[in-house]
Amino acid sequence: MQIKIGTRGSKLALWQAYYIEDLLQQGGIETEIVIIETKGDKILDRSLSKIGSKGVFTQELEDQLRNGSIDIAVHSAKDLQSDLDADFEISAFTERERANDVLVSHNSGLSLKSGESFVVGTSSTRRIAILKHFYPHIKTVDMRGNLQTRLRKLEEGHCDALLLAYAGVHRMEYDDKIAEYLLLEEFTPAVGQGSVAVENAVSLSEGKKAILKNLLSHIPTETCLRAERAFLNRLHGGCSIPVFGLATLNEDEITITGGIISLDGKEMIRRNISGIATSAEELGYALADELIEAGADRILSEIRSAQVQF
Ligand SMILES: NCc1[nH]cc(CCC(=O)O)c1CC(=O)O
Repeated sequence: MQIKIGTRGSKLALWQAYYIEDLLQQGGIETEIVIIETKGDKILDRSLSKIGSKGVFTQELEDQLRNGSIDIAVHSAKDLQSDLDADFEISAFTERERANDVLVSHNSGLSLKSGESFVVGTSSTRRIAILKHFYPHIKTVDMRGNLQTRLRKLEEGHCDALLLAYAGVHRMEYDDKIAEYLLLEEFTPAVGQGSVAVENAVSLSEGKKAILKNLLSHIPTETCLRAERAFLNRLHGGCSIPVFGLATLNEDEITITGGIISLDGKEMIRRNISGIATSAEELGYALADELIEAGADRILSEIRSAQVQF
């Protein structure tokens, strides 16, 4: 039996695809990697919130899942929208890497806490808003492109530091450039950050689906991500909306922290919910309902109307 793995072509995407390939091969499965370019890879001169976030990194992969030219598509879990079309499903989430964001710089002494003003490159609305909220003295510049491009721009002096997910920095072996590890309580990550998601068409053979579950799925991570994704789904948050969420497991108990922040960083609503892990998704929905009750809907519509004007 052979599994065809579809992936984007960036170095981080390829790292993820090789990681999946390794896990499958260790289980005795033959693999082939197929590189597919997406709209998000092609359009680099506009920020994601301006392209329209839905499926920019996934559409072309899903087209090939649909026509059967690949068996699975490998994604960073946080780039995979929470409302998949009915003919797709996620068969596995791999074990989550540390979910934190980090500050990356050539100047290892740089720190957000120092009170010193400097320029951070990021185009994540979540990171920009959180910076404005906790560290208003920090300036930001828009910074898109893959990790290598961003690091090159850092080197060229477009900014003093980058704000990135630890997982990607570590996977690309840039750990020595990490100046500061940021707190989960401040920089609560995007839903799914740090895990790799394996997507397939519902029509894939039952035999292949069983292999994917057995060889690729990390059950505790999967439980957490199902909770986070339910939360995101109820809020209708895509990757250009500053919604954050992180679930953790303690034996049978799951705790989800989630929130939303206005684009200017002034208003932040965050809540926690805990309960039995078997109700992970229900808890995710309940947490979203609590946020909506507390005013998240108004912040979301303000964000949406601001983004439409681009
Ligand atoms: N939005 C881009 C993206 N998608 C996944 C990662 C790397 C970390 C991960 O897999 O969660 C990154 C870069 C970043 O946010 O720094």
